Amino acid sequence: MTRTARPQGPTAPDDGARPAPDAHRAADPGTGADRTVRLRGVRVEAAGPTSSAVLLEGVDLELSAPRVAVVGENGSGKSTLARAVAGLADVTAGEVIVHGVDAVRDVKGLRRTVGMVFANPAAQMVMPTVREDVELTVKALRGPDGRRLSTEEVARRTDAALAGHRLTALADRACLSLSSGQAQRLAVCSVMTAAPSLVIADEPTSLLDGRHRQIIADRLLAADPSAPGGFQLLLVTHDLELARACDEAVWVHAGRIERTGPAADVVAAYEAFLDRAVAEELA
Ligand SMILES: Nc1ncnc2c1ncn2[C@@H]1O[C@H](COP(=O)(O)OP(=O)(O)OP(=O)(O)O)[C@@H](O)[C@H]1O
Repeated sequence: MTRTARPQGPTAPDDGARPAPDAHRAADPGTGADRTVRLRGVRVEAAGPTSSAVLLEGVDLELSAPRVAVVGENGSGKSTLARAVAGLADVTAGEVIVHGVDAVRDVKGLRRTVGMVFANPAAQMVMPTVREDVELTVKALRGPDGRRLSTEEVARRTDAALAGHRLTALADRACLSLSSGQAQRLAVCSVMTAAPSLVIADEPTSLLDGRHRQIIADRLLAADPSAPGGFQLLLVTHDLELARACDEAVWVHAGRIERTGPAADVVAAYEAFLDRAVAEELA
C-alpha cells in the first residue's frame, strides 16, 4: 500500500477500543450516512500479454453488517474481492458502491472512505521510524472544527495509537528493522488511526503470535460503523475462528460467490466443504 492510498479521515478518531455492536445497522443513525458495501454484477479481469484472465465473475453482494468475513480456498478470489472494494482491481463489468462512494470512478472519495491492511505489511510502511509512520497518519486528521490538529494533539494521538496497538516500545525503531509480525501490527495501527469508515484487512493476523493475534483481532472486531468515528470491517481470513466471530461471511469459490449469510452458517458450510475435499483427496 502506498502512502497516498492510506485514507485521510475527515475527523479525528476516538483512540480507545470501541464497544461491540449490538445490531446490524446499514446507516449511521446520527447522520443517516450509508454504511453498506454493494457489488452488482461485478467482473474483475487481469490483463496478460496476449489475453486477460477473469478473476471474479457475477458478484452480487450487499454487505451492511459491522463485521464481514471473507473465506475461501487459496486462489479462490478473496483478495481480488477485497481489492475490488478498495478500488484496486480492474473491474470490467458491474458496479461497486462503498458507503455511497463509487469505487470504480471516485478514487479520491474512496481514499477518504476505505483503509486497507494488505497481506504484505512491508508495502505499507513509508516513514523511517514507527513513530513517524503513525504520526504521518495522525497529521492528516482534522479536529471536529475541520482544522488541523495542534502539535500537542498530534503527539498525544500518536502516543495513544502506539499504546493501543502495543507499539510504544518499538516507537523509535526503524520500520525496516521490524519483524514481520511487528510490521503487521504497525500496518493495522496506521490504517485504524486514519479512521476510515471501512477497514479492509487481508489476512491481518497471519504473521502474529497468539497474544498479538488476540490484540489485533479485538481491535478489528470492535468494528461498529454506527459509533462516532466507527468503522465497518471486511476481513479476509483463513482463520475460521476469527471468521466465525464476525457477523456475516462471504464464501468465495473459484471466482464466484458460493454463499453469504450469518458467519456461523457460512463458516460451517465452508468447513464441511473442506472436510469433504480433504477426505476425497486422501481416499
Ligand atoms: N494479475 C493476475 N494475473 C493473473 N491471475 C491473477 C492475477 N492476480 C491474481 N490472479 C489469480 O486470481 C486468483 C485469485 O487470486 P486471489 O489473490 O484473489 O486469491 P485468494 O483467494 O486471496 O488466495 P489466497 O488465499 O491464496 O491469498 C488466483 O488464481 C490468482 O493466481
